[in-house]
Amino acid sequence: STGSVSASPESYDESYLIPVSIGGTTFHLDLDTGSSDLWVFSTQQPASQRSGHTAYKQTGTKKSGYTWNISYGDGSGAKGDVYVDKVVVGGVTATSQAVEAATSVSSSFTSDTDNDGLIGAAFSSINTVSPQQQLTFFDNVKNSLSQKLFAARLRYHTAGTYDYGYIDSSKYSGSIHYVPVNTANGFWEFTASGVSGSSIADTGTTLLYIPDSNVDAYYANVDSASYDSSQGGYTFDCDESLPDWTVTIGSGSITVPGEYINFAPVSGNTCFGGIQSSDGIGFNIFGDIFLKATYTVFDQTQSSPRLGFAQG
Ligand SMILES: O=C(NNC1=NCCC1)c1ccc(Br)cc1
Repeated sequence: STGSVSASPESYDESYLIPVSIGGTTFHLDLDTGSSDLWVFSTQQPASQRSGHTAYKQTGTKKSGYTWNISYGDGSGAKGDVYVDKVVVGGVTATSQAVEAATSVSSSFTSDTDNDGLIGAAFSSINTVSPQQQLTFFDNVKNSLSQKLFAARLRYHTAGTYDYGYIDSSKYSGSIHYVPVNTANGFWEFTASGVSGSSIADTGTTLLYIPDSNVDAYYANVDSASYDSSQGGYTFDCDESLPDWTVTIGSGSITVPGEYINFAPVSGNTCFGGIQSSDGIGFNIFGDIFLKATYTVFDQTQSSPRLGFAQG
């Protein structure tokens, strides 16, 4: 089988949401290659906590005694219990998918009423369900796909797609360049030339986080840029045009247009940069600011997983 689903950006491309059918009800979920739980708002939460969200009514079969509890890199989190239900994404069906129903979520999820939960697409080794880890949607369907892969084509300020089971050559230019993936930490982890340390491809992270030295070198070419500790990153005049950022990954190079690196206004005519420091995180994070310049293939067609990058 193959499938494709639209990925619609929230304001300022803060995250990208896809329609997912769970037990016949459509939820709008953040497809997150940086985590491995599929969780949804549920009627088990206080009504005040789920106001404005589509909530799961536990239509599936309860896995009694199973719980989950997840924390994300931005400090947000959620927890709850577990059901098994039919899940459909872009026409691709998992007949018995672990659906993690929330009993509590952190305030940033409650306040983002466009978002009804997350669908994790990292490796199942970091799924948080206890006492028995559960498989991601991709792990559940990959054997039924024409090719064991999915591909992200996120776009700047407009809807993109996630493709399942096939590569759409109309969505990129040039060729796809592949690099090996280290799965030991459960992430789509790879090495990028000229960017020290390990990097992860994370659709669930908004910005591009790279080492201080690379960040300082980038903003040295932005006259109005400075590090603003009160904002927690580099800011600049919203009217200043920004340089492109190019990185070599394997035998290919990807260029992020300067326009994409103007993330959003923070106050008046001051804007927050899409490139920020990864120092202290432990990994570089190639999030949506980077991914929206690419067609990225999350590939398990071979004995060892690999990532493919092409210019979008
Ligand atoms: O949590 C992570 N990615 N997903 C999401 N962030 C916010 C909501 C979803 C994440 C994963 C690995 C590293 Br290293 C840093 C962050």
